[in-house]
Amino acid sequence: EMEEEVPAGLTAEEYEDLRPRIESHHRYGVGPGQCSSLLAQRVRAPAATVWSVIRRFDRPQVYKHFIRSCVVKGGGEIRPGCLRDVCVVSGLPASTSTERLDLLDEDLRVTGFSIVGGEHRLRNYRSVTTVDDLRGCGEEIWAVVLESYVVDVPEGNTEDDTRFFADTVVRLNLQKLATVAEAMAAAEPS
Ligand SMILES: C[C@H](/C=C/[C@]1(O)[C@@]2(C)CO[C@]1(C)CC(=O)C2)CC(=O)O
Repeated sequence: EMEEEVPAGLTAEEYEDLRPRIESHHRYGVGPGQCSSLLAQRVRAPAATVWSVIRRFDRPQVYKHFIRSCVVKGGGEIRPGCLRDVCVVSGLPASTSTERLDLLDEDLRVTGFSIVGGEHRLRNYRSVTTVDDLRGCGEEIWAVVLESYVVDVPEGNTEDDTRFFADTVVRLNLQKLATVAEAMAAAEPS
C-alpha cells in the first residue's frame, strides 16, 4: 500500500487537497517483488505551462536528464499506444528503453507510460504524472506535479535500493521540469 506520509514538497493541507487526484490516478496494485513511490514537485508556473511540457511524449529530453535521443516509432501522432525508443547517456546501468504511452488526458492533465523493453534493470516500470494548480498562496502562481510509479524489484536488489534509485532519477527529472517550466513562465507575457 502507498505510504500515507505527505510527499516531500507538499504541506499536509496541499496533500489533503490533492487526495482525490492521488486516489484516482496514483494508486497501484503493488505485487510481491514490486515497489512503488509517489513524488511531488512545486513549480512556480501555471499548471497549463507545466502540462505543455509534460504532454510531449516525443520530447522527454526537454525535461528529463540522461536522455541522449528519443524517437517515436511509426512517426505517427502522439496518442495512447504509441511507442518511443529512448537511448540514454553512458554511465548508467542502462542503455536503451522502449516505452508505451498509456494515457494522455489533456482535460485532466494526466499522462502515464510503461516501459515495455530495452537494456536496463527497471522491469515493468509504469508511471503516472499529474499536474495541478496549487491554491493561491497570495498572488503567487504555483503548480504541483505528482509523479508515481510501480516497478519490479530486480533479482538481487532490495526494495529500498530500487526505490532509492528510481526516486533519485524521478526527482532529478522533476527538478529539471520545474526549471524549464519556470523559465517559460518568466518569458510568458504576464
Ligand atoms: C526511472 C525512470 C527512468 C529510467 C531510465 O530512463 C531507464 C529506463 C534507462 O535510463 C534511466 C534514466 C535509468 C534506468 O536505469 C532505466 C524515470 C522516467 O523515465 O521517467
